[in-house]
Amino acid sequence: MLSRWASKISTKHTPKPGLLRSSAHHASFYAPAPRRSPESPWQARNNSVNAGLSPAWSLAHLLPSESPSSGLVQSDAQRNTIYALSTPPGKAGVAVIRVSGPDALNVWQSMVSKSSKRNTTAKAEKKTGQSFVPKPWRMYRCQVVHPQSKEVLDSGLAVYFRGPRSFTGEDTVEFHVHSGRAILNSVLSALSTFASLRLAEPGEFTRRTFESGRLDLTEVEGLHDLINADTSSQRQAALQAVGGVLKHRFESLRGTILRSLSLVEAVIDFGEEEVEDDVYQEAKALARRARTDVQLLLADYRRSEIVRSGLRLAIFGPPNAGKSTLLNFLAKREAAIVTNIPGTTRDVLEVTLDLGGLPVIVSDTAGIRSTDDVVEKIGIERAIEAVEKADVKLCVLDVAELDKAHPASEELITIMRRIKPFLLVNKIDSEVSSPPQATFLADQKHGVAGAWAVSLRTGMGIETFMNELGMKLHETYATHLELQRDDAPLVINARHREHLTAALQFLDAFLGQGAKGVFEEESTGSPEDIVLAAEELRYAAQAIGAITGRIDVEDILDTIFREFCIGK
Ligand SMILES: Nc1nc2c(ncn2[C@@H]2O[C@H](COP(=O)(O)OP(=O)(O)OP(=O)(O)O)[C@@H](O)[C@H]2O)c(=O)[nH]1
Ligand SMILES: [Mg+2]
Repeated sequence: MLSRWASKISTKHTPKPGLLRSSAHHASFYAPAPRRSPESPWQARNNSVNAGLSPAWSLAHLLPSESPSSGLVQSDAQRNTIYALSTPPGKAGVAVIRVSGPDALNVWQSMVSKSSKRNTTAKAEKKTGQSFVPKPWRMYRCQVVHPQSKEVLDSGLAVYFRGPRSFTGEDTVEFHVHSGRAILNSVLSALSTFASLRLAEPGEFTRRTFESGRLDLTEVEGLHDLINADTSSQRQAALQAVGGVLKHRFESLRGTILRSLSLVEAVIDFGEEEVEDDVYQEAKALARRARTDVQLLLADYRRSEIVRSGLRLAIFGPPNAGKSTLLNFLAKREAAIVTNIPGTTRDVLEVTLDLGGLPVIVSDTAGIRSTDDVVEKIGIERAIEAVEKADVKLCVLDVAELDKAHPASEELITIMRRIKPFLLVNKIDSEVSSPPQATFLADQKHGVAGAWAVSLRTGMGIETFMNELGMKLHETYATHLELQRDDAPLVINARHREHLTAALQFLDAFLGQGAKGVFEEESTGSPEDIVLAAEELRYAAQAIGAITGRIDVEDILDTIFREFCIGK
């Protein structure tokens, strides 16, 4: 049944020997068509549509067919040359389509032809439309043509990367064509006609890079983070990972554990009498060093989280001080309602912003004051809650409040004394007897962490406030990464933390009960104790190895690569 059906289609559009129209899901990036039964009415409609279309637009390749030569359709595993659109679909100047695998050069020879020259001399015309063997790593101005009909699909650029010097480590061809729906569809459809090609799975290009050993897992994750970075600190952290800083730190950590393990194994192999006494001490010292390193990395996790997911900044203060005006200024839009009626904001309003390159989740809160209004009371409770859980607390005060004997409610003063927030004195444009010295006020009044005087209305003092606040945040959370330094603070993720925690437990077990007595002068450790201790070290090394992918980590690979988009 299938072969009869396939031969029917091939009368509409005969493929060249060796070329095969691919099955449905490889054919169209935009609208993968489901496999249909040969009897379906869809088939008849499709055939009649095909009759009037040029091969490039033909839908025939969406139907399952058979290889004219072998009579067999290749499985996905056999079609190990992959292709995909690597740029977002849509109208744009340029789109990049990647082909990676053993058949990449064959694709080039079937689909890249010399671009027509402006001059129309007979010689130039003769050259036009010819296929040619490219020099690797060189960009060619060319025409991208359909492999069978030779119809020109677009004119653009193409480059051939000869493996292993390519991203994936395999032969790779990139087509840089104009980004338009019809162009992309036609090029992707043309690629689907190759028997050995299939559409890449999400992240498959990067997976091949990992499998070829060109990137370790921390670098792969860095690449993913780099693509998804929203702020400069995230970009820096991702570059740090892509540049191998994480890899080197984890590899050196694993090296320390393995050195310790090798010393313990020497004791196991040669017996305690045969090895020097200080071998025990050295093994122990190395394990301790590794343990300290792991602890440092784990202690730094909050900073990593801040770089990755953002810092919480809560704006609080008495009513009418300009808190919502500040939020709107930071968000560069009217996110919060602003009126001159005290008590305008009732609930907590959150906006995520990029402040000085850091992702910051800013909350505007209800003004804190004594009130009998039930709704306002709830709002104030929520405000206090938001301030308590924020990393950065910023109190906004109206400058006029500072002249009063009791500038704000008792409750507010108590909070300020306890949490020592940053202080922003607002409305310095309004008429007050003498402009306040913000730092003086800060020190004298509530012992705040830093203070500025601004007018959110006129913009006075705001630049200084923004710059200094940004710097203070970076200092406090050490989020300025020095990418070049080997001992630069690392930005780790939850997966790294999980393995580090496991490693810490194994190291603790090694240094604790398992090896108890073994490394003491008056050693009472039995040979069994030493063997068990060695096991703990081996597990610790494995846990660190899992971070970089140095051990068998098949189960975690899928999770990581699934996060990527198709074409990466
Ligand atoms: N003169 C002057 N007025 C300002 C300044 N900043 C804000 N205002 C005004 O102060 C009033 C209160 O501003 P909001 O931003 O709503 O104050 P808030 O702290 O959010 O007040 P609640 O939501 O009631 O707690 C509005 O009329 C603002 O236009 C400033 O720098 N100078
Ligand atoms: Mg408000």
